[in-house]
Amino acid sequence: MDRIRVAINGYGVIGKRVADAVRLQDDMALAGVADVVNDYRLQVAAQAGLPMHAAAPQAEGPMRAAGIAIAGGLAELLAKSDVVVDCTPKKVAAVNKGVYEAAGVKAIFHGGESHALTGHSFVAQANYASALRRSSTRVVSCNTTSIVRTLGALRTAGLLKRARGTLIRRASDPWEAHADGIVNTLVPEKVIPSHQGPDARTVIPDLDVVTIAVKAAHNSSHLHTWWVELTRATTRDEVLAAFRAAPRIAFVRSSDGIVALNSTVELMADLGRPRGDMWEVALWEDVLAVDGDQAYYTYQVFNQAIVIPETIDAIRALTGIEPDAARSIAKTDASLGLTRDFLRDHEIVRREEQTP
Ligand SMILES: NC(=O)c1ccc[n+]([C@@H]2O[C@H](COP(=O)([O-])OP(=O)(O)OC[C@H]3O[C@@H](n4cnc5c(N)ncnc54)[C@H](O)[C@@H]3O)[C@@H](O)[C@H]2O)c1
Repeated sequence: MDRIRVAINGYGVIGKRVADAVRLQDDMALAGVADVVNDYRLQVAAQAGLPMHAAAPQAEGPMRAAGIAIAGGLAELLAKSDVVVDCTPKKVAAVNKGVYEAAGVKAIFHGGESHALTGHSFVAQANYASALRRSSTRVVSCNTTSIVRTLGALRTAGLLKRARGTLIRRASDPWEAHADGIVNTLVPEKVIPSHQGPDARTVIPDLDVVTIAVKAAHNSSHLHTWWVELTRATTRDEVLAAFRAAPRIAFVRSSDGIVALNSTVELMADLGRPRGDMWEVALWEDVLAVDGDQAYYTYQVFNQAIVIPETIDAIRALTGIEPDAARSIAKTDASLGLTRDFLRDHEIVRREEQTP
């Protein structure tokens, strides 16, 4: 089988992680990465031997001057690629769409772009099949991905009626905290609902969901608190089972000392995760409460990593190399090392083995 040749345009928070993940797949090859700057991030990538490209002609000279060996421009990169993952900042990607189309290369965009850009928004467990062999899709943002994963799990179990959530968002990513952080305050979003709830409906159209978002003065990740009306009265165990049955949701417990956002950041480092990444939604098992037909729960979204497995699956869907969503998800998760319980995954596996 020929490997899918993948280009990454924009080597920032998301681009560098997609590049790492592509290199772990046995059905993909990294054709190269492109960017327009020459700072330490690009210099490290060049030192690691990644094929580097100047995404704009004027970027090539300064990149070379910074010691970055250049394999060509964006056109050369696209010419040797089957699919490009655009990881450039908001609004830049939309301009690139015509360039990718002209080169005849399939394209994946990210959550900074609007649904209208591609007409298709992607979360693997919800709508992989509808992305098969399309020319482009948009992997939705970190928060929207978490909403689709969790509410999608309750919906699949026939339990979801309506959901209301509050999102406490990180102010900036760590690498640019010097330039784009807030200190000692909270900034409520000016519009209710915040865009994440409506955005989740670009993937699951009939979700009854409202979100309110607040930007807080930290940079590690996002915290969501949810109040969900269920279709009927049920038990805590049934709600937990619905989450456990869905991929890419992992349980954490305050009884294990995981009591705050910084706890999982430390845990990921202790587990030896690359870049300390958490690709799963971390849902507090012992905080979840169910009262009749009402469920209440809290989870953490590690924004820098959650969309990476989705992006790998989107590459398989667009190229059609794997027509089955579950098989692609399983392959991606095994290659990255996702779990459904950071401390007790072995217990879950044993329980599943015993279930007839
Ligand atoms: N940061 C997150 O937590 C996060 C999470 C989910 C989705 N996203 C989305 O992913 C996309 C990328 O975000 P990011 O956080 O990785 O951004 P980033 O700022 O970390 O990285 C963007 C990179 O693109 C480069 N770039 C700028 N203009 C370019 C051009 N014309 N051509 C090629 N490269 C160019 C920049 O130099 C930078 O290295 C956005 O759509 C964003 O909304 C971000």
